[in-house]
Amino acid sequence: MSTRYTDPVAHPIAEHPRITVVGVGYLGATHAVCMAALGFDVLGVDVDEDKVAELAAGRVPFFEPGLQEKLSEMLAEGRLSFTTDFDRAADFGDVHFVCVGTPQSDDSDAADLTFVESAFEALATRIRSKALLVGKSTVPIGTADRLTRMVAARSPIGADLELAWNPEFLREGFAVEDTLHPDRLVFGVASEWAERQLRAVYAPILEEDTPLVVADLPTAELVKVAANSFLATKISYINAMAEVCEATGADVDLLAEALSFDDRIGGRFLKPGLGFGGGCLPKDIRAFAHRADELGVGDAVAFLHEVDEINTRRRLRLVDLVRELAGGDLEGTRVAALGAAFKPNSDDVRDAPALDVARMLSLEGAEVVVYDPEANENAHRTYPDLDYVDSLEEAVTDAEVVALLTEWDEFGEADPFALGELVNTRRIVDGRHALDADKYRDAGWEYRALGQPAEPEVRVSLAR
Ligand SMILES: NC(=O)c1ccc[n+]([C@@H]2O[C@H](COP(=O)([O-])OP(=O)(O)OC[C@H]3O[C@@H](n4cnc5c(N)ncnc54)[C@H](O)[C@@H]3O)[C@@H](O)[C@H]2O)c1
Ligand SMILES: O=c1ccn([C@@H]2O[C@H](COP(=O)(O)OP(=O)(O)O[C@H]3O[C@H](CO)[C@@H](O)[C@H](O)[C@H]3O)[C@@H](O)[C@H]2O)c(=O)[nH]1
Repeated sequence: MSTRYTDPVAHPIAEHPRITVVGVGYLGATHAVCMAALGFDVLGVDVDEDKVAELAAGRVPFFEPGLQEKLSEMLAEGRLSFTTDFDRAADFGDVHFVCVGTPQSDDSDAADLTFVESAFEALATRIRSKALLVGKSTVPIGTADRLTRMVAARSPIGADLELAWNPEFLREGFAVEDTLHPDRLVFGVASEWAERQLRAVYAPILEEDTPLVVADLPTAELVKVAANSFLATKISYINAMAEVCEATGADVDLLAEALSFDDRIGGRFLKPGLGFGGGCLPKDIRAFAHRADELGVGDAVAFLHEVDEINTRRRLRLVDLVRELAGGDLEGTRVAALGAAFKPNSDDVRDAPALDVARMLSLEGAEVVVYDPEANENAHRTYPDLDYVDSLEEAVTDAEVVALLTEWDEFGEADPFALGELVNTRRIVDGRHALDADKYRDAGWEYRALGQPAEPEVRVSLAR
């Protein structure tokens, strides 16, 4: 416990707090279920009636491995329920986690804080006894301080309603595991009471010797956007090297492998390909750069614009490769687009590179047939004009070019000979460097990948 707090009297904390989770989307639903799994009584709150009804009926409204089973278990044990009623939430919780969305604004790179503001306000005006509001959404630096002032002004109990920020680092596809066994916890707090209350919530996780960083509110906010910026930068770094490889005949996969053996660099997040997407990295680096501009330190993170540009160029380059394989013109070319989700083991298509490429191919006149094992429905909602099919085999039948855009295991495990029997022409662009190039070439395919020479004279096998 730090000695830097100025609060003179520490109030008692709730040793076994009742928890509300406001906003039960990808982050909040996972957080609510996992808090119940840690043994707490949890109430999930959302403004979306359909989502609340689905969750209350035991159905996770999105694809996240392991979450469905845990939701059913927690509902059966009676520790978890869902509501749209904020009055009930205000009465229920000792600790209220706010997990609502912070999407990119419609008209700028800034984060849209409308949902965060309205969630904090709904709680602040209703809560009538000492409680802790904990922001988990990813927000621009300074948001928590601003909300602290708003909460104190709107709350009937004034400063007794405290605010903390506890950024979340979970990855979709591993959300349950990452929540129950995070690689670190960060508490942004303004009082000893808030720190002790958060320690009580996370006691079962802290018992596992999980590293904890206790910080002020702006640092906690900054940790989150700095982490995502670093990850995005690492991906764009290797993809920038892929561009250099393309100009020189070098092979980016071998390059990445060689770099990875240096512990200071490491191999994680160094996978070249179609680049990053999703509901976090793209919007977070843009919002961070925007906020840095507002703070007068835009130059310090100006490189994030380049990170974004490199990322966008990968999508355009992939379209170029498909066009090259199609003989220079995509008009009327049947293309099998394998994958729509922003990454495997997710049905999330927010800013998905795969779907963006499918859209661009279609705009050039290609007949695009999309297959994703989990994301077809969300993709169809986003781009209803593309054709969606229910199997890999259907997607590749009669294809003139196959484009692998999301590296689902199913695609990596497919037999190139069997696929070769179905297509019109054996041409494939591996947008995620997920296939065994030699196997495809041996099966008579013309194989291309971003950052790899078209016809390597010597292919050195990986990981000797
Ligand atoms: N998805 C992730 O993997 C992840 C990981 C870490 C952090 N984050 C951050 O968490 C936040 C949420 O992300 P998400 O992916 O879960 O978004 P999401 O869109 O899946 O979920 C947001 C939910 O908030 C609800 N909501 C909006 N306004 C509300 C209000 N006033 N009261 C109650 N509910 C309200 C929406 O109906 C929706 O269900 C974002 O800031 C994101 O950057 C997300
Ligand atoms: O070497 C790599 C690694 C990832 N990606 C792509 O990068 C994107 C993001 O991947 P990942 O970070 O695994 O997914 P998210 O679930 O969006 O998680 C990120 O965003 C979350 C929301 O802020 C954070 O909590 C996580 O820590 C952070 O990893 C995806 O499109 C991946 O295909 C690559 O192209 N190359």
